Amino acid sequence: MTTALKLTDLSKTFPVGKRLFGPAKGMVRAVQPLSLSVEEGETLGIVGESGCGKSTLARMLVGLLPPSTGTIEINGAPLDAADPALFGRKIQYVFQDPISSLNPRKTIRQIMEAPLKHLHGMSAAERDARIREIFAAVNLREEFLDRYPHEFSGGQAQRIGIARALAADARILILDEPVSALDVSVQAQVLNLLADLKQKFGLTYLFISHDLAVVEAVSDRVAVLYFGAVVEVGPAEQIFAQPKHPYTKLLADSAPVVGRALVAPEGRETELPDPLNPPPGCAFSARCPYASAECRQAPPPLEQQSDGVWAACYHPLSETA
Ligand SMILES: Nc1ncnc2c1ncn2[C@@H]1O[C@H](COP(=O)(O)OP(=O)(O)OP(=O)(O)O)[C@@H](O)[C@H]1O
Repeated sequence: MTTALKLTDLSKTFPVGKRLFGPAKGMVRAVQPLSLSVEEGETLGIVGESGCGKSTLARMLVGLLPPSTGTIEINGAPLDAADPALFGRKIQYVFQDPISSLNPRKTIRQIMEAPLKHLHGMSAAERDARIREIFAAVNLREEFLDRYPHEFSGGQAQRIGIARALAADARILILDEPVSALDVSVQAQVLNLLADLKQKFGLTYLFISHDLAVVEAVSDRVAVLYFGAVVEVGPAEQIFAQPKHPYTKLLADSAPVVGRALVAPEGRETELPDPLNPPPGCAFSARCPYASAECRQAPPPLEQQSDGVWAACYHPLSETA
């Protein structure tokens, strides 16, 4: 197997409360140094509740946010964080809210043409052929190309968002909550389309979502994020059926149906630790029924628990827990 995407010690820290000429009040570590690999053709799901660092991670991966530390490698070659245009050729982003992510003043054809012009230097005829090919692949009618984003339903707009990401010929897609804004009936259509496109174009997906059931259904492997760190990673079928980390178990127990949010529904306090004053030990220790003194002293390292399953826990769950 070839590694498509390799992240090594990738982290992001934001200064907060910074005044124009003064020092910052503190630093928020949105993503702790994180290392993950995604194999070619694989779908790696990333789950975690609101505030765990999913969006920050996604934005770093597509060059929208420079990492504070660490490296991003694509097929063994490091991406230069100082050259965001390079990212677009290798990794593309599919946004959660399809309609507002499309420029309302441009036709779909203009939206689709932009990445082709910048990335490939194609002739007008070549661009037209490429746009038609991609549009057919996402099952949209050619006449839609001359319409504007507001004329589309959420599901159609998300197909356009996916088509735009594919136009640049990138082989890695970061799908950031790609179906969360859609009706449940439309979600399945978009998920099926993503599965077809993956086969057809040989794509690799990083599928970010707070919706555990969706992630479980589409992913080969899943990484569970908590407070900016990977607490467990492993094959999708094992991660939720036999979780090793008590946080993964909490997620698995609280999200049995498609479309249902994780532990903290919209608007409710997440019970995550204060990012300006993080605990010295395991970030989950205050919520964990198994926490011991050791857990409150130093964060547990990510260690292999069983074949392919890694968890950061001093008291990993046994299969009977
Ligand atoms: N620009 C920023 N400045 C300061 N703190 C930030 C910034 N962006 C994110 N954060 C903080 O970093 C942490 C992770 O945020 P992030 O948006 O990545 O989480 P998330 O899992 O994507 O959440 P959601 O699902 O609600 O978008 C949070 O504590 C957030 O408040």
